[in-house]
Amino acid sequence: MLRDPSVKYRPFPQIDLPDRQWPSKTITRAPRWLSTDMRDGNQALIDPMDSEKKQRFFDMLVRLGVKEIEVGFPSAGAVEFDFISGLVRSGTIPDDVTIQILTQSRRDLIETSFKSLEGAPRAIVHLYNAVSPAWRKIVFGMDRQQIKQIAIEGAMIVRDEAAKRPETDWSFEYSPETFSTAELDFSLEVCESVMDVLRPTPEKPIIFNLPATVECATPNIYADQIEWFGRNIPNRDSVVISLHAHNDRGTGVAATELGLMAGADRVEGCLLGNGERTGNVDLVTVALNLYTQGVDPGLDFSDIDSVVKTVEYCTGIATHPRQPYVGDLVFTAFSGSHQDAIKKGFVVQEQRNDQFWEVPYLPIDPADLGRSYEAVIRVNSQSGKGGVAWVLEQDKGLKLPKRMQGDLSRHVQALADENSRELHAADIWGAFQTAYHLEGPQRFMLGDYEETRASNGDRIFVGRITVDGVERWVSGRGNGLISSVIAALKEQCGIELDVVDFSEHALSGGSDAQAAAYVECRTAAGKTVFGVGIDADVATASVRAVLGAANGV
Ligand SMILES: CC(=O)SCCNC(=O)CCNC(=O)[C@H](O)C(C)(C)COP(=O)(O)OP(=O)(O)OC[C@H]1O[C@@H](n2cnc3c(N)ncnc32)[C@H](O)[C@@H]1OP(=O)(O)O
Ligand SMILES: CC(C)C(=O)C(=O)O
Repeated sequence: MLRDPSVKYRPFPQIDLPDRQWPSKTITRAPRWLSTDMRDGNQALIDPMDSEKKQRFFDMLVRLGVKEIEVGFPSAGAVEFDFISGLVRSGTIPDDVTIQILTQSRRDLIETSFKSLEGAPRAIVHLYNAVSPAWRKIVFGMDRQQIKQIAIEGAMIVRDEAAKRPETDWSFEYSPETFSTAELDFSLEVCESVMDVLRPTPEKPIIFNLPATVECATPNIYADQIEWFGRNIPNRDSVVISLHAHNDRGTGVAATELGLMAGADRVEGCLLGNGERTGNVDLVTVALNLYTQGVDPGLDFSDIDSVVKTVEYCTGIATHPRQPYVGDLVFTAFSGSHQDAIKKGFVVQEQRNDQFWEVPYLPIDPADLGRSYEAVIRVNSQSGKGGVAWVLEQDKGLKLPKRMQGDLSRHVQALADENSRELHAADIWGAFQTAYHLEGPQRFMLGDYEETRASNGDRIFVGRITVDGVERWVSGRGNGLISSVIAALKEQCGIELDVVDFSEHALSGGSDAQAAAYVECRTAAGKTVFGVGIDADVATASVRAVLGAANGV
């Protein structure tokens, strides 16, 4: 008999909100951000951060512009307590930054938490207890009334502990933990009871954090839950609605964005999505998603690589190369058609020179994150001529004509197939030199030459060249330098070439400026050959290019 494990699971029920408004809303401003890296992120690490790492993380968050930072769970142990109280006593918390701590709704833990904050100019005390059916039944063995009582008693202790310390400007946050899997009317009822105790005002609102502690439904359900709560909570102007999505279904970012559309004011999360199980929502992604919609997130990610380095150091977790915005490969195209479009995009972007970013396949300018363009196009066996030409142009300044790009690409493709690996700039330069006879002994090699003019205006080329290892003088006449070299090759070396295309450009500025010349020729037998010449003198570069083509016959 076939066993179907899916029968163990039940679909998440719909939310009764037929007139939901969030689907037609857009996010037009940044939310308040709360980093819980040092709490929710930290509690999920194999090796939680020591105080050196916590301090380093805190300093980075301040530099990034995060204004609310959950610094830990003071009652968890000495490392946590000492770090938090040390931070407070150090007096180094910037005036525009507020620290937050988390505590379970238990007297001893709340009291310890307040002690850790002794002397803080301002702080947010975050209280939580789980409210959903599975937790009520399995973890607490309590009914709704008893669970609500945990929250009420915790709120009373918080209120009284705060009152004992009037020197601190206190704010309060309450999380009906497991909100996303709880009955909405019950979460609301518990929050209302907490409100009755803590009596928020528009000037001193309470933060209701509505966590998707475990993400169990599609993100539209979370948005419905948030909109429903926002519509039903009394004194909405005395309430800050905060989102706290986890990523169990891989939709933490989507849930957060829809939650903002549904009216939330604040987002809690971790940089790069660290956190319990699949992580908390990734604050970098949510913030930079806003950025790409023309909304300033108010966070500074202009040196994203240093953020990644610090997060990796503090968490001991490596970043996936495909992690949105920050992974090593997220701005890199290997495949030919993507490379072609990106290369064209950069050219058009430079020509247009307006403020708007429009480069195919790159939703954000890597430079905005402190990333260089170097890694944007990389070459392997999936690449095309545009990508190869881009790398050569970035690396050596060579701007190959179109048909020559196609020719070089075939050489590079063969090399990539042969090696079964990515080809670096040096590999491509090597393939280029081999394909166009630029290194080592060649059949035709230029020594020096002179160009003179006949009385009828014709050009006369007289050159000392090595042919098959033997030095000799050759000469030819034509209406230009190139045609006179072609004539010399035909009449004195038996090589017949027709020039199909010729181009040249300067390679670099300054006194050591060089020029590159490219020639495409057809032989008497109908074969196409390409030649390249690179020289400090543009005319000499073109002579070298023609001899290069002769070497390809
Ligand atoms: C969703 C979240 O991320 S919530 C944050 C979770 N973070 C952490 O747990 C990290 C820090 N935690 C700790 O250091 C410890 O767990 C402590 C200090 C909080 C508590 O430690 P202990 O007293 O040893 O209890 P333990 O960790 O086993 O927790 C289970 C107890 O807490 C109770 N509990 C759990 N949540 C809550 C709550 N919000 N309010 C009150 N009691 C709670 C449970 O019912 C259970 O009680 P029981 O032993 O009577 O059955
Ligand atoms: C304590 C709460 C906010 C939490 O971390 C969660 O529900 O994930």
